Amino acid sequence: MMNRNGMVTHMQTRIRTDPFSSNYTLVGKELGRGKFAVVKKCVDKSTGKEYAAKFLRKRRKGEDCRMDIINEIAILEMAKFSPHVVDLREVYETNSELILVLEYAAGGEIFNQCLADHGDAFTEKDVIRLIRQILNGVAYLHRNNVVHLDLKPQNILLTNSNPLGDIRIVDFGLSRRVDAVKEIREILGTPEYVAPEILNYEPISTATDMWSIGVLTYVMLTGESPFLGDNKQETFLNISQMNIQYSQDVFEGITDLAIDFIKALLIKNPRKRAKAEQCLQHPWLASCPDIPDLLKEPDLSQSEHELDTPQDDDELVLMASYTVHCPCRQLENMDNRESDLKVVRKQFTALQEIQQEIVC
Ligand SMILES: Nc1ncnc2c1ncn2[C@@H]1O[C@H](COP(=O)(O)OP(=O)(O)OP(=O)(O)O)[C@@H](O)[C@H]1O
Repeated sequence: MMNRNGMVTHMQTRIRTDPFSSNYTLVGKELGRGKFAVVKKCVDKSTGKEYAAKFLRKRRKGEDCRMDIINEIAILEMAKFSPHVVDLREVYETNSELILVLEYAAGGEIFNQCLADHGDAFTEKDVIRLIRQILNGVAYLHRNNVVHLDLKPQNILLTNSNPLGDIRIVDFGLSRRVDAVKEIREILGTPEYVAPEILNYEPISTATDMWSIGVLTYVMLTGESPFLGDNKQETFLNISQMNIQYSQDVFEGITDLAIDFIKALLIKNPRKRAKAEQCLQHPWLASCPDIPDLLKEPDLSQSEHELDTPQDDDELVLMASYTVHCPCRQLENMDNRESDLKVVRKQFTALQEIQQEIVC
């Protein structure tokens, strides 16, 4: 079941109302935190196994946002056959919160490695392996008519950091089903990773995620954020004007094939952008054949689990009208979006300073 703006309103997981603390002990410090959620490490009292518990507030700015969380749970359920999407174990509910018990990704965010010094940064070979996994996970979502809409290094986790583990995609809070043409009345994404169509009030489709993968690849290879400006407006201007550098300086020691891969994604027209399945065939990803790719998505083409197939991919659009009606995801002031600002690109390390989202 789906509502008008592509949110899934039906889930299968049984919601437990017995106390979370009867079955789990919280351990260590927080793993992460967003505007309305905090993620903590916990241990199953009966097995000793570690998990990540995501505590999500149901009331946000005075509004009941339980359905937003049900959408997140339902999408995690749909994606449960993808080894690259974090596994949802169970769900608890209290008066004020829903608690998602998730597989624990011990390697943390790939964001940390993107910021790492030279020796600890990803090698191109690492990036090829990780991008293949991200693409496999995203291709799985797209085959099942789901768009993530918030792909960024903070939402791509690793099962292990040293040795480098495998990818787990997290945070489906903005994700939507795109089986039918629906209107989406909210703005989605994080400034640096947001696709031009979002800024232009144009339809959102699976191509919107592919743009973010282009930005992600750029960041993982260079440690620099391609569109990042001094402030949100500059960042948006850089995106809408396609102010991006592929200079020798930035891409020192990185192959031309990698640049070619990014260029196939950072294309303003979403219809011309490479799709996930096409990216998986790109010669750059085939250029390291010795990399094991054991975690392949199961082929669900004959499976009862596969969701409805789109009739025409181009028809799978959500209208980004940005008429904000839900305080759970409110649009911040986007005036001056097109103002004539000086284009400034900053080192990726400055990213931490502007961690604000477009939506809250
Ligand atoms: N399964 C997990 N294992 C380990 N760490 C996790 C896990 N899930 C989330 N985290 C950590 O918690 C952070 C916040 O999680 P998540 O993005 O799901 O929350 P959020 O409130 O929806 O965030 P945002 O407001 O940025 O959208 C992640 O960036 C990550 O660092």
